[in-house]
Amino acid sequence: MKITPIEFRGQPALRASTADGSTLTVALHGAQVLSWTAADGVERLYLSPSAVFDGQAAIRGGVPICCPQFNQRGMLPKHGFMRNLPWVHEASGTPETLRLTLRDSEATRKLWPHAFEARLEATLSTGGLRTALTLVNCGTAPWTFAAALHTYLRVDDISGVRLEGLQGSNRWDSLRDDRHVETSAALHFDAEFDSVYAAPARPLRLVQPSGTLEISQSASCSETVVWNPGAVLGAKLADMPADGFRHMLCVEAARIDEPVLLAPGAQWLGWQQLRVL
Ligand SMILES: O=P(O)(O)OC[C@H]1O[C@@H](O)[C@H](O)[C@@H](O)[C@@H]1O
Repeated sequence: MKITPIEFRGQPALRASTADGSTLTVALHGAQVLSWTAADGVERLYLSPSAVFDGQAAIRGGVPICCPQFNQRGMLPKHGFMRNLPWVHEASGTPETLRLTLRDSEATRKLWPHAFEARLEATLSTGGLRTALTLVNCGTAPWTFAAALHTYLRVDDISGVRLEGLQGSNRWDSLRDDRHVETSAALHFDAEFDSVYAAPARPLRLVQPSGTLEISQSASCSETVVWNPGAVLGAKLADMPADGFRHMLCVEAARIDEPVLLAPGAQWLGWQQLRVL
């Protein structure tokens, strides 16, 4: 993997490419993967053209890291603080892997009084991207956290998308605050959709006329979140064009319902793997 520091919309980022022609762009801000293309050159992540790149706000698109809190389930800023801070590029020791780290600082301890190291490793393989988040407890007392790899997948048109593989999973529909078992073999999206599923053991498939993407995640990520804002909420999101919802679907590898309890010196790993079929 060849890694080059670049400026992306005025912010520091890294551009990586491999011999087979795959490419990856990652912002230091939030260690956020912004772009991924396999050898076919097709962009498979959605990045909002009106995303804010000011080195502070969360970037709308790519793979935001939500940690140590998911959504508004706690006292921290929405989705935690890791997506709002600059991470540091470090050598990964593995040829096809890009690694960024974030350690506790005065700023993080003000919000969350724990000593930690977070590592994001993005690994390219033929037709594949794996994003892996590791959390290490560097302190002397245990603490708990939640996490999500909040991937924005690029879709041609949301009305033509099927997400397969969630039938039979327990679902919490957050819009209706309703819990039930998913009965549909394939999800379709024609309005706002925001649900947390118990992650199935087998990979999901995002099926579109232009092709299929397989999405899998580590068993340590016990939930899969599926989100599309739809036209109404989409129009209210200042950092996304009015028709942006048509071109994205978030499928997130998450650990939400039972936070991880991490002992001093212990570490946790959660990952999501995308594979072009
Ligand atoms: O706008 P944000 O903070 O990036 O959050 C986006 C969405 O993230 C999803 O994971 C949540 O399920 C949604 O409820 C939320 O709206």
